[in-house]
Amino acid sequence: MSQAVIESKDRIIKRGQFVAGEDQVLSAEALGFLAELAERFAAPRQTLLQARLQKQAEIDAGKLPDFLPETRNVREGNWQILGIPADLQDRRVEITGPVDRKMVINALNADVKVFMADFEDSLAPSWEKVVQGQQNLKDAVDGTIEYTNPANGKEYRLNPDPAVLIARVRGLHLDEAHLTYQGEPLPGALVDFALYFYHNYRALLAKGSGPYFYIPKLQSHLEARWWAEVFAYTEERFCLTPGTIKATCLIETLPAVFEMDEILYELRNNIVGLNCGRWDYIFSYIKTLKNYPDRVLPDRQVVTMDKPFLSAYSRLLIKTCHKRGALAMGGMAAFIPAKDPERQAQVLAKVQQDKELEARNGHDGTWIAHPGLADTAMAVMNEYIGDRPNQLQVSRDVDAPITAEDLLAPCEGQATEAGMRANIRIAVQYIEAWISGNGCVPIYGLMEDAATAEISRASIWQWIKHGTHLDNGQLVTADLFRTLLKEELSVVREELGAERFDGGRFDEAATIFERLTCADQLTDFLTLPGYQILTQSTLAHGQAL
Ligand SMILES: CC(=O)SCCNC(=O)CCNC(=O)[C@H](O)C(C)(C)COP(=O)(O)OP(=O)(O)OC[C@H]1O[C@@H](n2cnc3c(N)ncnc32)[C@H](O)[C@@H]1OP(=O)(O)O
Ligand SMILES: O=CC(=O)O
Ligand SMILES: [Mg+2]
Repeated sequence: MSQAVIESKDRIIKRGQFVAGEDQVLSAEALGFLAELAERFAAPRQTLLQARLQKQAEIDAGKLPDFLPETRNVREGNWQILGIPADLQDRRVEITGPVDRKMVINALNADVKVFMADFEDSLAPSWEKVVQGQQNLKDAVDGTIEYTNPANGKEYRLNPDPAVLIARVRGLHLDEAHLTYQGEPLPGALVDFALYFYHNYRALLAKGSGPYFYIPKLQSHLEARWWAEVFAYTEERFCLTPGTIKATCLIETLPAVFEMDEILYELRNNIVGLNCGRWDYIFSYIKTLKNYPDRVLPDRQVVTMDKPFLSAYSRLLIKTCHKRGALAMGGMAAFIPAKDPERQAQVLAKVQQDKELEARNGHDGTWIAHPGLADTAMAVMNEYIGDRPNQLQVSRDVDAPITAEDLLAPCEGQATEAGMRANIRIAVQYIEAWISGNGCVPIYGLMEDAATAEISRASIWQWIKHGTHLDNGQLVTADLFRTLLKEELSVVREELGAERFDGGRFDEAATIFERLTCADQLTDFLTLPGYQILTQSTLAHGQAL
């Protein structure tokens, strides 16, 4: 079959399979705008990715992350962000979810303030999902989105007062292989941003909302500056008042926690808040400090938000945001509703406890992964926020200063055999789901996405590297991992049933997992090798248009 190639006048090349909806989503005008962005911002993005490697090399060589001396004046200066639009003032509960059509409708109808529509941690970005996701969000913004479940005939449409929509774009590290500019794949982040902005900004502004974005996995204020330039260019290009585009940045990497003031400052016209993306943050703690034997994390299950290094992160984020007039969003408790009433009571108690800690700290809002948790989260946030829209008044000025030592503090706890086996079962099932096109799955009563699964696989890599001993005295080695992987694959087969297991891609997932875990170097993101596999067939099987 011949490769499908659409060439815009501005040299964006579409590669690979044609998927339904593509002709609308990739309109000539949208591609033209994307080409303008690529021309200006694709090369600087590569420079930023190189800077990440440079910084990591310094940390690997013994220089622990710290606040930057060269930006002390920004941290100590007296300035505020430009402002927060009316419909983003109250974000006490936000639901998140991938951009599947049914999920989009359910999320917008949930009893929450905001829906974060996710092209990132919870989406395996196959070309089909990326295109359909854009189409789904456009239909949602237009108010025309509908869906009938072919399995049971259930019909879905929007309620009269849906949640406010924020789109989370892909991280800077991810390419979109189906679109190239001057021979290079486009940054996935620019594709998601440009298409969502282009197709929706008019309708969003017309209804009193706006083009709102979540920006994930930033690692430095220079990356925030890059986004500020993307936004400024876009606003000028479409004759919009500066500051029309609004962003919330996830602070979910260890390097970024040392640059929160600077990130707010760079984006001050466009930013409305920061968010504690705790799962990627834990993963980043492992990854960034991978050469430090005294910072090895214990079982994932015990790395909770009350641990000193995570508490410091949450409190510093709140203090920094509120000083600048920005919202300090909390994160995700990974528990999801259970059918068994006893287990369900435990889930709700865990979620309530987690949200209470966030609300008490002063967070202005929190995340839920499932509509069934909305009432619990809302009740907690209502208790603390009350009739105000948020907790911007909480300054945390009485806290002792939070230091680099606090943020980097080692985490107490044991690495256990049960924890290692659970990590193996979770990681292999998640990788299997991801390469099959599903970026978010329920596993053992928890929501698992790219951030949570990264912790599972990176922990084992770290335990092997540093010769961790498990609670049973066993030394973690590559051989032990291989033995347990084999055993746990049998357990998963037993749990899922032979039909599902044998019809799935578990052998392939196990091979990838083994390669990642036994490699000398820690692979930056599992989604990078995953993406090669995810896109193999769509890139190879094009059809002429
Ligand atoms: C670390 C981070 O980045 S967190 C942010 C990224 N992660 C996420 O966004 C996770 C989002 N959550 C999910 O994807 C899902 O909740 C899952 C995959 C974990 C579980 O989904 P399911 O197995 O479908 O759950 P379940 O069967 O209980 O769903 C019941 C109903 O709730 C809906 N639902 C569940 N979660 C969501 C959600 N997040 N948004 C909208 N609807 C949802 C389902 O679509 C289903 O609808 P239906 O009854 O009309 O068919
Ligand atoms: O994106 C959120 C996270 O916890 O990671
Ligand atoms: Mg994340």
